[in-house]
Amino acid sequence: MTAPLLACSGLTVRFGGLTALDGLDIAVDRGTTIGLVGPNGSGKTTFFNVLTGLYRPSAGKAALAEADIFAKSPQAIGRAGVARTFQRCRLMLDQSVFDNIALGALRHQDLGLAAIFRRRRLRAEIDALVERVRSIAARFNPAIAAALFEPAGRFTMIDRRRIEICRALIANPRLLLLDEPSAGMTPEETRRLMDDLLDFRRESPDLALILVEHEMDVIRRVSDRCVVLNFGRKIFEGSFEALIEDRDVQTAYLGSGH
Ligand SMILES: Nc1ncnc2c1ncn2[C@@H]1O[C@H](COP(=O)(O)OP(=O)(O)OP(=O)(O)O)[C@@H](O)[C@H]1O
Repeated sequence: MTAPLLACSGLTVRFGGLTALDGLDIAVDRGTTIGLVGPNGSGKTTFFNVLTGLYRPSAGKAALAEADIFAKSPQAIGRAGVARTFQRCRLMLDQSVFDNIALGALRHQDLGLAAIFRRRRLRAEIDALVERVRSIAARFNPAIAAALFEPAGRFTMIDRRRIEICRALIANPRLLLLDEPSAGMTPEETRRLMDDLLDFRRESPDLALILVEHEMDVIRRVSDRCVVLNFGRKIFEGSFEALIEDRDVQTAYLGSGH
């Protein structure tokens, strides 16, 4: 049996007296999508922050392809294949689409000082990067690919989300963490973005995805398996159909009086 791509055990993050993540065990196989849900403040973003090296764990382990994640810097975790998007738009709106997306590739690019002495090679590397950015943007929306050097702020909310996802994907991650991609979008925009994501998944069958989302329709459409957190603890893991029937999940969302 092959090891899961991501294996976390006993993952705990404390902020002073608050335990934001409490002994989380989770395994994610290549090519699967986990829908991660839970009430506000249940630890979902903290999980992403610890996996990407922004927070240090108080206890527990996490391995990506059997290599200890917490031995690495955030940059090295990125190079090892973990990429993410953020709940709030993190684009530089006055910078071009290209600049925004290319940022995601820079840690893989050798553009140090020595590179200026190899100008032909540098030119070729930049041309190749422009082509990669163009081709990934075209997979989400040809209109973005056609306007690579326009400021990102000129685009609608859905296209800004697409640009953010392209920035995460340009580094060819093995594990993509999406933090509430539907935030700030209409239901129709959300549906179209999920169509794009599902198309992308079909063409990249090995990519694993963890999607944090409050929209249950989105979770139902894209998840192979669902995990529910409450007060930092995993209270459910299973199919979407089982999730909506689960009493503990209903109590967590609606309170014990229901
Ligand atoms: N840097 C921090 N310092 C102190 N407390 C924090 C920090 N980050 C998160 N927390 C706390 O940890 C708990 C979990 O927060 P987290 O943002 O992970 O929840 P969440 O499930 O992502 O919530 P939401 O759905 O509202 O985004 C919350 O009580 C939050 O206030």
